[in-house]
Amino acid sequence: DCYERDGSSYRGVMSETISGKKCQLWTSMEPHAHQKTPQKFPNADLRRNLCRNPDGDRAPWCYTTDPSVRWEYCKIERC
Ligand SMILES: O=S(=O)(Nc1cnn(C2CCNCC2)c1)c1cc(Cl)ccc1F
Repeated sequence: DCYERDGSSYRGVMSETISGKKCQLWTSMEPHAHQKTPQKFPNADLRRNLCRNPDGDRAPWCYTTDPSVRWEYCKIERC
């Protein structure tokens, strides 16, 4: 599927970034410690390791499981 506007309302199940990396769980601090937790952003649907846009960026993104890449946009096209 696709995301509308900035993807802040995207609720699809993509969990892979544009470079093919898997997304880190939003509840995990490994390999990237971070501040975008489900507790702090209860309305952003930060479930499992799904691509989301909790911080008003231009598209859905996620922290990646690659220790050398903190975050990346996801492999979803804009509607
Ligand atoms: O390191 S973080 O926990 N997460 C983080 C870092 N960069 N990003 C980008 C994610 C995509 N949108 C632009 C910021 C998120 C983080 C750092 C700071 Cl200084 C502020 C908020 C925050 F959470």
